[in-house]
Amino acid sequence: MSEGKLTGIIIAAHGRHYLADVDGAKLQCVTRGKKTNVAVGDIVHLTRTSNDQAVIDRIEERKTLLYRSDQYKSKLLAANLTQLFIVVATEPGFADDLISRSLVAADAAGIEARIILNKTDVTASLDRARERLLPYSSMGYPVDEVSARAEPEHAVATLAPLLAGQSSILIGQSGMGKSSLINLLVPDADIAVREISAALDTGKHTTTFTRLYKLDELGANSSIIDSPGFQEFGLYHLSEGMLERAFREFQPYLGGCKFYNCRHLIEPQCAILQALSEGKIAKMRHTLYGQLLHESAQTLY
Ligand SMILES: Nc1nc2c(ncn2[C@@H]2O[C@H](COP(=O)(O)OP(=O)(O)OP(=O)(O)O)[C@@H](O)[C@H]2O)c(=O)[nH]1
Ligand SMILES: [Zn+2]
Repeated sequence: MSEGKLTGIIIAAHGRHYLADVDGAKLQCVTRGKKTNVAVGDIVHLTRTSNDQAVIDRIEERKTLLYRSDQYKSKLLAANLTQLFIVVATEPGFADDLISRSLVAADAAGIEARIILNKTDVTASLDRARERLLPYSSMGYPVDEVSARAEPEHAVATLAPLLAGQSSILIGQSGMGKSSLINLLVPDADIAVREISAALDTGKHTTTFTRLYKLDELGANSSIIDSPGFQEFGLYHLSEGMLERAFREFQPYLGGCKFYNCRHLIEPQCAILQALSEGKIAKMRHTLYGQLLHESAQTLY
């Protein structure tokens, strides 16, 4: 390898500014030209331009790529993930829409997904939350219960083995306890965020950027990505074919429709609609599928 050529992993992104970890050293990076196609989790080949700066020459081929998108553009969330955790809580109430969209995004990207139910100490709403998660566990998404506040050691003992050797992302609505969990799993997270924020020059109070923490104590290649809480998880970029496959409970019925190009909305002799009427597919999931098909047709890019 020639002088000044390095390989690192992108640990934070803010606008067109990136931070790469190269063997523990943090380098500010920019892309060549106007490219903004770099994601947190990308393995990058760099040329060092000063003590703490570098230019990204090349992005290594990604194993997976998680996106979200609206009508106008798609936004890279993270690269090379192996799994996605959706954090929900007994309270405040969580949105099925966001859970399902995250699960669909994970399935479409080839990433394992699981749900963490936090705040089990709030016993008054525990049964209701468990009940609301049943449709997901019956689809095969594992649900793990923790209480970051009341049983932090149990939370770490539950999550650490799941994170070992994996590249994970935590996502969730605001208030579910995602930051509390990150702080348990990454004791120096606050310090790291301040360092990253300073290095990226994001402004004093900005912590709303996606960042990656290495979890070296859990073994090689263990890392966790914290993404800012968001309410919207647009999936305009998923094509019709990708959508029907990303609803994993549709799979046993695909191919059983009368029309090979069935969209499973109003068509006669549709195997999906049949399963829906028999209660084998949840109504809210089919409704979301219809909504996502509609979004997919609105894409302007
Ligand atoms: N009762 C209870 N409260 C918790 C638990 N975990 C977190 N909380 C509280 O829930 C609130 C939200 O927690 P955060 O960790 O800030 O949640 P977040 O999901 O990161 O939310 P944002 O920072 O808004 O994105 C805080 O007041 C926490 O103290 C828990 O296990 N039980
Ligand atoms: Zn059909």
